[in-house]
Amino acid sequence: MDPQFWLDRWQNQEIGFHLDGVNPLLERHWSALDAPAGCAVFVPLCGKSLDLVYLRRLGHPVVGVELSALAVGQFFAENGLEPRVAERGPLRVFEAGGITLYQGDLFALTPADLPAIGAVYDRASLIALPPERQPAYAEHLLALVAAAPILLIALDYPAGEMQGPPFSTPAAQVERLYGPRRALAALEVLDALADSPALRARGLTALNETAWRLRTPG
Ligand SMILES: C[S@@+](CC[C@H](N)C(=O)[O-])C[C@H]1O[C@@H](n2cnc3c(N)ncnc32)[C@H](O)[C@@H]1O
Repeated sequence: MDPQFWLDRWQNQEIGFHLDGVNPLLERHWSALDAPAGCAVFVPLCGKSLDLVYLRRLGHPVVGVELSALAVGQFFAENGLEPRVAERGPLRVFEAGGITLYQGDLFALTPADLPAIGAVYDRASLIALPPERQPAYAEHLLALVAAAPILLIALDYPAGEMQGPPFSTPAAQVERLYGPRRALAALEVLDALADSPALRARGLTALNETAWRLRTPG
Protein backbone atom coordinates (compact mmCIF):
# COMPACT_ATOMS: atom_id res chain seq x y z
CA MET A 1 0.00 0.00 0.00
CA ASP A 2 1.10 3.55 -0.60
CA PRO A 3 2.14 4.90 2.82
CA GLN A 4 0.00 7.95 2.15
CA PHE A 5 -3.07 5.69 2.18
CA TRP A 6 -2.44 4.87 5.85
CA LEU A 7 -1.42 8.38 6.81
CA ASP A 8 -4.71 9.62 5.32
CA ARG A 9 -6.67 6.96 7.18
CA TRP A 10 -5.23 8.20 10.46
CA GLN A 11 -5.61 11.86 9.48
CA ASN A 12 -9.31 11.26 8.76
CA GLN A 13 -9.67 8.90 11.73
CA GLU A 14 -10.97 6.19 9.39
CA ILE A 15 -9.65 3.51 11.72
CA GLY A 16 -12.39 0.91 11.80
CA PHE A 17 -9.68 -1.71 12.44
CA HIS A 18 -8.94 -0.22 15.86
CA LEU A 19 -10.58 -2.09 18.75
CA ASP A 20 -11.76 -0.39 21.93
CA GLY A 21 -10.53 -3.31 24.01
CA VAL A 22 -8.04 -6.13 24.00
CA ASN A 23 -8.43 -8.61 21.15
CA PRO A 24 -10.13 -11.72 22.60
CA LEU A 25 -8.03 -13.99 20.37
CA LEU A 26 -4.89 -12.54 21.96
CA GLU A 27 -6.29 -13.17 25.44
CA ARG A 28 -7.28 -16.73 24.56
CA HIS A 29 -4.19 -17.81 22.67
CA TRP A 30 -1.14 -15.88 23.85
CA SER A 31 -0.23 -18.69 26.24
CA ALA A 32 0.00 -21.11 23.29
CA LEU A 33 3.25 -19.41 22.25
CA ASP A 34 4.98 -20.34 25.52
CA ALA A 35 6.74 -16.98 25.41
CA PRO A 36 9.45 -16.87 28.09
CA ALA A 37 8.50 -14.75 31.12
CA GLY A 38 9.63 -11.17 30.69
CA CYS A 39 10.82 -11.61 27.09
CA ALA A 40 10.52 -8.69 24.67
CA VAL A 41 7.52 -8.86 22.36
CA PHE A 42 7.50 -7.27 18.91
CA VAL A 43 4.26 -5.90 17.47
CA PRO A 44 4.61 -4.90 13.80
CA LEU A 45 2.25 -2.29 12.30
CA CYS A 46 0.80 -1.74 15.75
CA GLY A 47 -1.47 1.28 15.28
CA LYS A 48 -2.59 2.42 18.73
CA SER A 49 -3.73 -1.03 19.73
CA LEU A 50 -4.61 -1.67 23.35
CA ASP A 51 -3.04 -5.08 22.84
CA LEU A 52 0.29 -3.32 23.43
CA VAL A 53 -0.86 -2.44 26.94
CA TYR A 54 -2.17 -5.96 27.53
CA LEU A 55 1.18 -7.51 26.57
CA ARG A 56 3.02 -5.02 28.78
CA ARG A 57 0.75 -5.93 31.71
CA LEU A 58 1.73 -9.56 31.18
CA GLY A 59 5.25 -8.43 32.07
CA HIS A 60 6.77 -8.15 28.59
CA PRO A 61 8.78 -5.20 27.37
CA VAL A 62 6.89 -4.33 24.18
CA VAL A 63 8.32 -2.93 20.96
CA GLY A 64 6.04 -1.81 18.14
CA VAL A 65 6.45 -0.09 14.82
CA GLU A 66 3.85 2.17 13.26
CA LEU A 67 3.99 4.47 10.25
CA SER A 68 1.61 7.14 11.51
CA ALA A 69 2.86 9.77 13.96
CA LEU A 70 -0.77 10.50 14.80
CA ALA A 71 -1.35 6.89 15.83
CA VAL A 72 1.75 6.85 18.00
CA GLY A 73 0.82 10.17 19.62
CA GLN A 74 -2.72 8.99 20.29
CA PHE A 75 -1.49 5.73 21.77
CA PHE A 76 0.60 7.43 24.44
CA ALA A 77 -1.89 10.24 25.13
CA GLU A 78 -4.89 7.91 25.40
CA ASN A 79 -3.03 5.63 27.78
CA GLY A 80 -1.84 8.48 30.01
CA LEU A 81 1.83 7.94 29.16
CA GLU A 82 4.41 10.65 28.51
CA PRO A 83 7.03 9.19 26.19
CA ARG A 84 10.69 10.09 25.84
CA VAL A 85 11.42 10.76 22.18
CA ALA A 86 14.62 10.13 20.25
CA GLU A 87 15.68 9.99 16.61
CA ARG A 88 17.14 6.79 15.21
CA GLY A 89 18.06 7.17 11.55
CA PRO A 90 14.84 7.43 9.55
CA LEU A 91 12.76 6.38 12.56
CA ARG A 92 11.58 8.26 15.62
CA VAL A 93 11.50 6.28 18.86
CA PHE A 94 8.96 6.86 21.64
CA GLU A 95 9.31 5.07 24.97
CA ALA A 96 7.29 5.08 28.15
CA GLY A 97 6.54 2.50 30.79
CA GLY A 98 8.25 -0.37 29.01
CA ILE A 99 6.51 0.25 25.69
CA THR A 100 8.75 1.40 22.83
CA LEU A 101 7.18 2.48 19.56
CA TYR A 102 9.20 3.15 16.46
CA GLN A 103 7.38 5.64 14.29
CA GLY A 104 8.18 5.04 10.65
CA ASP A 105 8.35 2.32 8.04
CA LEU A 106 8.69 -1.30 9.21
CA PHE A 107 11.08 -1.89 6.32
CA ALA A 108 13.47 0.75 7.70
CA LEU A 109 13.76 -1.16 10.98
CA THR A 110 16.82 -3.41 11.34
CA PRO A 111 17.66 -6.18 13.83
CA ALA A 112 20.16 -3.76 15.44
CA ASP A 113 17.23 -1.50 16.44
CA LEU A 114 15.57 -4.25 18.47
CA PRO A 115 16.34 -6.13 21.65
CA ALA A 116 16.32 -9.93 21.39
CA ILE A 117 12.70 -10.66 20.57
CA GLY A 118 11.07 -13.55 22.43
CA ALA A 119 7.67 -13.49 20.74
CA VAL A 120 5.70 -11.62 18.07
CA TYR A 121 2.09 -10.51 17.91
CA ASP A 122 0.68 -9.70 14.46
CA ARG A 123 -2.94 -8.64 14.32
CA ALA A 124 -4.23 -6.92 11.18
CA SER A 125 -0.64 -6.24 10.08
CA LEU A 126 0.15 -8.90 7.48
CA ILE A 127 -3.40 -8.53 6.16
CA ALA A 128 -2.96 -4.76 5.84
CA LEU A 129 -0.57 -5.43 2.95
CA PRO A 130 -1.56 -6.61 -0.53
CA PRO A 131 -0.67 -10.23 -1.32
CA GLU A 132 2.24 -9.20 -3.55
CA ARG A 133 3.87 -7.27 -0.65
CA GLN A 134 3.29 -10.00 1.91
CA PRO A 135 6.37 -12.11 1.01
CA ALA A 136 8.67 -9.12 1.59
CA TYR A 137 6.87 -8.39 4.86
CA ALA A 138 7.20 -11.98 6.10
CA GLU A 139 10.86 -12.11 5.07
CA HIS A 140 11.64 -8.83 6.82
CA LEU A 141 9.71 -9.81 9.94
CA LEU A 142 11.55 -13.13 10.24
CA ALA A 143 14.89 -11.34 9.79
CA LEU A 144 13.98 -8.99 12.66
CA VAL A 145 12.82 -11.62 15.14
CA ALA A 146 15.06 -14.65 14.47
CA ALA A 147 13.40 -17.79 15.87
CA ALA A 148 10.69 -16.11 17.97
CA PRO A 149 7.21 -17.66 17.81
CA ILE A 150 4.47 -15.57 16.24
CA LEU A 151 0.79 -15.24 17.10
CA LEU A 152 -0.75 -14.18 13.79
CA ILE A 153 -4.37 -13.09 13.51
CA ALA A 154 -5.47 -13.12 9.88
CA LEU A 155 -8.70 -12.73 7.95
CA ASP A 156 -9.93 -14.54 4.89
CA TYR A 157 -12.97 -14.05 2.72
CA PRO A 158 -14.18 -15.16 -0.71
CA ALA A 159 -11.82 -14.00 -3.45
CA GLY A 160 -13.03 -10.97 -5.36
CA GLU A 161 -15.84 -9.95 -3.02
CA MET A 162 -13.99 -6.87 -1.79
CA GLN A 163 -10.88 -4.80 -2.45
CA GLY A 164 -8.47 -4.78 0.50
CA PRO A 165 -7.33 -3.72 2.94
CA PRO A 166 -7.93 -5.94 4.77
CA PHE A 167 -6.59 -8.40 2.19
CA SER A 168 -7.89 -11.94 2.31
CA THR A 169 -5.05 -14.12 3.62
CA PRO A 170 -6.25 -17.72 3.57
CA ALA A 171 -4.47 -20.74 4.99
CA ALA A 172 -2.71 -21.48 1.70
CA GLN A 173 -1.14 -18.01 1.69
CA VAL A 174 -0.04 -18.27 5.35
CA GLU A 175 1.47 -21.66 4.44
CA ARG A 176 3.31 -20.17 1.43
CA LEU A 177 4.67 -17.27 3.46
CA TYR A 178 5.69 -19.03 6.65
CA GLY A 179 5.45 -22.79 6.03
CA PRO A 180 9.08 -23.20 4.88
CA ARG A 181 10.39 -21.60 8.12
CA ARG A 182 7.75 -22.23 10.78
CA ALA A 183 5.46 -25.02 12.00
CA LEU A 184 1.91 -23.69 11.60
CA ALA A 185 -1.07 -24.40 13.83
CA ALA A 186 -4.53 -22.85 13.43
CA LEU A 187 -5.54 -22.32 17.07
CA GLU A 188 -9.04 -21.00 16.42
CA VAL A 189 -11.17 -20.02 13.45
CA LEU A 190 -13.94 -17.54 14.15
CA ASP A 191 -16.86 -16.60 11.95
CA ALA A 192 -16.29 -12.84 12.09
CA LEU A 193 -18.96 -11.71 9.61
CA ALA A 194 -21.70 -10.85 12.12
CA ASP A 195 -19.31 -8.59 14.05
CA SER A 196 -18.07 -6.79 10.93
CA PRO A 197 -20.93 -4.62 9.63
CA ALA A 198 -18.56 -2.33 7.73
CA LEU A 199 -17.09 -5.27 5.79
CA ARG A 200 -20.57 -6.71 5.15
CA ALA A 201 -21.50 -3.32 3.72
CA ARG A 202 -18.50 -3.62 1.37
CA GLY A 203 -19.93 -6.85 -0.02
CA LEU A 204 -18.58 -9.70 2.07
CA THR A 205 -20.79 -12.76 2.44
CA ALA A 206 -18.30 -14.74 4.55
CA LEU A 207 -15.41 -13.80 6.80
CA ASN A 208 -13.13 -15.99 8.90
CA GLU A 209 -10.68 -14.74 11.47
CA THR A 210 -7.96 -17.25 12.31
CA ALA A 211 -5.47 -17.22 15.16
CA TRP A 212 -2.27 -18.92 13.94
CA ARG A 213 0.69 -20.06 15.96
CA LEU A 214 3.89 -19.97 13.90
CA ARG A 215 6.68 -21.73 15.72
CA THR A 216 10.24 -22.65 14.79
CA PRO A 217 10.26 -26.42 14.36
CA GLY A 218 12.31 -28.58 16.69
C1 LIG B 1 -5.01 -2.46 9.77
S1 LIG B 1 -4.03 -1.44 10.81
C2 LIG B 1 -3.75 -2.51 12.19
C3 LIG B 1 -3.20 -1.80 13.40
C4 LIG B 1 -3.02 -2.70 14.62
N1 LIG B 1 -2.23 -3.87 14.33
C5 LIG B 1 -4.34 -3.06 15.23
O1 LIG B 1 -4.59 -4.26 15.45
O2 LIG B 1 -5.14 -2.16 15.52
C6 LIG B 1 -2.47 -1.43 9.95
C7 LIG B 1 -1.50 -0.38 10.50
O3 LIG B 1 -0.25 -0.51 9.86
C8 LIG B 1 0.31 0.77 9.67
N2 LIG B 1 1.28 0.61 8.57
C9 LIG B 1 1.02 0.37 7.28
N3 LIG B 1 2.14 0.20 6.57
C10 LIG B 1 3.17 0.33 7.46
C11 LIG B 1 4.60 0.25 7.34
N4 LIG B 1 5.19 0.01 6.16
N5 LIG B 1 5.34 0.40 8.45
C12 LIG B 1 4.76 0.65 9.66
N6 LIG B 1 3.41 0.74 9.82
C13 LIG B 1 2.63 0.58 8.74
C14 LIG B 1 -0.88 1.66 9.37
O4 LIG B 1 -0.63 3.03 9.63
C15 LIG B 1 -1.93 1.06 10.30
O5 LIG B 1 -1.96 1.72 11.54
